[in-house]
Amino acid sequence: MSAATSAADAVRPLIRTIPDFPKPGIQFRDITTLLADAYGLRAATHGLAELAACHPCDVIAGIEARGFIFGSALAVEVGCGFVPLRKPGKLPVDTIGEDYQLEYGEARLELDPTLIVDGARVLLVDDLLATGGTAVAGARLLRRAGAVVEQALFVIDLPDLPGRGALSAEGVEAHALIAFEGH
Ligand SMILES: O=P(O)(O)OC[C@H]1O[C@H](OP(=O)(O)OP(=O)(O)O)[C@H](O)[C@@H]1O
Ligand SMILES: Nc1ncnc2[nH]cnc12
Repeated sequence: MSAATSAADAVRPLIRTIPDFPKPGIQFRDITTLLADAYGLRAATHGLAELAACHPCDVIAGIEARGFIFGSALAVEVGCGFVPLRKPGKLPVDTIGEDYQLEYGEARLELDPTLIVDGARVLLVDDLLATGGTAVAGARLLRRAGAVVEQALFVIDLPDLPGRGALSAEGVEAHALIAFEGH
């Protein structure tokens, strides 16, 4: 059994599912129960590191807010820097931004492009892949800043939603520790 497989076995039962949040029909996959467990964040980080081992990168970019938790833990684990993709109005410098649709709303991500060295291989990290709107916006932003973005890592994939295909259409391969059918 690979480290990623055993991490997935540890992580799956620690994710809590809340029906009809934040809107009717959404099965909300809540990672706070994973984070609160003594070994949950460590197991998820080790699993992501196993996936990342196949895809050497120069820097990790994490998406606010839940992607900051796993992205920064992974950056410490693999020994590279971390760049935040932030919600609007949070960065104290000139930014570039991308608007996008969520499974349950609309949003925008912003990046300080001076944090990206031209040609840097950036690994995109978030907790969950649903429609892919967030991750596609993140990849586009990073590329506009000069990054090479070919791989994205997630703790959770919702394979009944089109996220993986949306990322693939952008030239980004998605990898996830676990999948939950339904959404
Ligand atoms: O694939 P998508 O349909 O784009 O959905 C996935 C995104 O939705 C959630 O973030 P959310 O915007 O709820 O923000 P949060 O991390 O601040 O809770 C999740 O953390 C992903 O970033
Ligand atoms: N079903 C879901 N659960 C948790 N976070 C999400 N972000 C988008 N869809 C989600």
